[in-house]
Amino acid sequence: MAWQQATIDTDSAVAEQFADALMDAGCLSAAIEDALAGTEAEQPIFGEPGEPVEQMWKSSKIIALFEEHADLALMIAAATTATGIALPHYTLERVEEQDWVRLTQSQFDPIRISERLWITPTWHDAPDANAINLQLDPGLAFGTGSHPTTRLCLQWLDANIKGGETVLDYGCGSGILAIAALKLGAGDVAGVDIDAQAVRASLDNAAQNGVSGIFCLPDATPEAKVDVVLANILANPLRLLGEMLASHVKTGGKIVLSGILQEQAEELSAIYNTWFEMEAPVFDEGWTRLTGTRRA
Ligand SMILES: C[S@@+](CC[C@H](N)C(=O)[O-])C[C@H]1O[C@@H](n2cnc3c(N)ncnc32)[C@H](O)[C@@H]1O
Repeated sequence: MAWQQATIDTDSAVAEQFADALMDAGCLSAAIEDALAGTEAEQPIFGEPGEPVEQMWKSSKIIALFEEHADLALMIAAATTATGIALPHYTLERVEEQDWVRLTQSQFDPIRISERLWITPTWHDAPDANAINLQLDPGLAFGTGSHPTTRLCLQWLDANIKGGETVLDYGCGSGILAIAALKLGAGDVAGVDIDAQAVRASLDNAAQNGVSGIFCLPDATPEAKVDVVLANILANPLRLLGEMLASHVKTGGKIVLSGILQEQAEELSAIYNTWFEMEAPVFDEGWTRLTGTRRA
């Protein structure tokens, strides 16, 4: 089996309307992408809850998939008639049937976090059998280790968990940070997420890695104060959660925050300075890690 794939140049302002019209005309899928993706001019768009954000790329393309023998020119023409948009420039290619599972898996290689810590998908052999290997597959919950915000937290854990620390991972996603803390030798560890699917994924991933912690929804967050609170969420929730997160950290304990854009670092650091002696921010690909020590 094979398909026809059209890459259609569009004006960003009408891309969604045109993609919808293509679907109405009978194409199998239509995805809008940044026309400049993979170039220096690629334009990342970060959605932040509660913050106005430009949701459009400067230039867009539509990747549309059609059945092998579909009359694609007719369908594109139908979409132009339905929308009143002039016939756009497009290129065509044939997409052959593939082993999609294998293809997807091939895009996820083991990730080296540090000298001794690796994140490895379950279908890969660990590159270094003597390292601390966290086995994790991409799933519905955020956190595979490939994103800079996660990596910044993992690097902090690797450098700072000495053994026995109590840890709260607030916004645990896949559970990657909590599980890494456990594998690095932390004592009691809890992970909390507002998404029940993330809580389930964390429990499964912990079992896969032979470690156990508490994973729960926010209303079941353990009350005990801990040595380390990690929160890789986003700037807006972090603004709102400061007092609650601070209440879970022992005097002299640490807060580790991520999910903050570089330009938001100063403001977030000032907020958390209310409860913590804040350190200089650490940046990775436009994202920030903030850490601080809880005052009495
Ligand atoms: C960026 S992911 C981080 C996942 C993982 N900790 C990591 O570092 O890769 C953020 C997670 O925080 C959760 N989250 C967002 N707002 C939250 C809130 N107010 N309380 C608890 N969890 C929240 C989301 O559901 C998501 O799983």
